[in-house]
Amino acid sequence: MASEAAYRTNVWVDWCPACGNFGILTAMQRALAELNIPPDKVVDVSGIGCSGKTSHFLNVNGVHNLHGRSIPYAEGIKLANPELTVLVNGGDGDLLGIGMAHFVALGRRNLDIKVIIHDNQVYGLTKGQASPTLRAGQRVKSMPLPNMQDWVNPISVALASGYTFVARAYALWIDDLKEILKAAIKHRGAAVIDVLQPCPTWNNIYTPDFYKQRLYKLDSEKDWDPYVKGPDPKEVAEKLSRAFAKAQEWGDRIPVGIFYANPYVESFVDNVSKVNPMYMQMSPAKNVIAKDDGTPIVDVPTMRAIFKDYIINVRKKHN
Ligand SMILES: Cc1ncc(C[n+]2csc(CCOP(=O)(O)OP(=O)(O)O)c2C)c(N)n1
Ligand code: SF4
Ligand SMILES: [Mg+2]
Repeated sequence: MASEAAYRTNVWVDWCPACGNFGILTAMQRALAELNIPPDKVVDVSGIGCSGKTSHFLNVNGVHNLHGRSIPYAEGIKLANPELTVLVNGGDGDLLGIGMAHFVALGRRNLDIKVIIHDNQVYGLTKGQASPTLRAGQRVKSMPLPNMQDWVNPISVALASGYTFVARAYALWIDDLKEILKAAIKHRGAAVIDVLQPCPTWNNIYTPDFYKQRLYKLDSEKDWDPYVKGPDPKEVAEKLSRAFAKAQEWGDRIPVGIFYANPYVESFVDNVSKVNPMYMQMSPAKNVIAKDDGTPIVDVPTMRAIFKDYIINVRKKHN
C-alpha cells in the first residue's frame, strides 16, 4: 500500500480552520493510498471556488480549471488516456450552477469519471451567497434576504442523468467517505459523491451540529442494497425507484451512503472501444503525433483502415 503522505503536496492549505474540505482531502489521500494508485496515474480536475483549490493540495496531476468547466476538461483527459483515474472536485455552484449542463451530460455518457461535489450550500469563495443546493426561504449569514429559489437535489439529478454510481457522504466522517470514494473509483462508469461539507465561515444553518442530529447511514437500514446484481431492467427500475425515494428524505433524518450502483451499464470507454477496437491500444495519448523534427504525423490510412468496417456496417444499417 502507498503511504497517505505520498498524496500530500507541500503547498500551504489555506482553507479556513474547521472547513469540511479538510475531511474531503484527507479521505481522498487515504482512498488513493489504500487503492495503491500511483500519483502519476491520477488526474484531479477542479473548478473555481474554495473547493477548486483541491487540485493544488492533492499530489497527483492537477488542473485548476475554469469555473464550471471541469467536467468537459476531465472528459477530454479520460478519452485521450483511458488508463488514468480521473477525479473532478468542484463546488455545488461550480457543478450544479454554471456547470450543470456538463454534469447532466457526463451521467448520460457514463464516462468513467468520479465527481466529488463539495456541497456547502454556498458560494464559499465569493463570500457566502446562496448556491443551488440552498433551500428556498433559507438565509445564511451573508444574505440580506432569504433565498428566493429552491434547491436542486444532487442525488435526484444524478440518478435522472444516468450516473451509474450515486452516493452521499459527510465530510467529517472521513472513514465512511474514504470507503465510498474507493467504491466509486473501482466502479466502471460515471460516479458522483455529494459530500455534505460544513462551511463554518458562511453557512450558519448546515453546521456540524445540524448534521450530527440528522444524519443516518443507509447501510443501517434493513435490507438496503444499492448494487444492481444483473442486467435485469426490472431490478434496475426497482433499485432506481428506491434510490429516488430515499433522495427525497431531507428533514429530521438525512441519509448518507451509496444510493445506487449499477455495474452492468457499459461505460463510454467500452462503447468507444466497440466503434474502434484498437482504442485502448491506440488511445490518443499513446499516439506519436510528431516526428523528431517536429513535423506532425497524420496517419490517415491507418485511421481509415480501423474505421472502414464500422462505416460499412453503419451504411448498410441505414440504407
Ligand atoms: C465565469 C465565472 N463566473 C463567476 C465567477 C465568480 N465565482 C468564483 S467562485 C464562484 C462560486 C463558488 O462557489 P462553489 O462552486 O459552490 O465553490 P465553493 O467556494 O463553495 O467551494 C463564483 C460565482 C468566476 N470565477 N467565473
Ligand atoms: S469559506 Fe467556507 S468553504 Fe471556503 S475555505 Fe472557508 S470554510 Fe471552507
Ligand atoms: Mg459551494
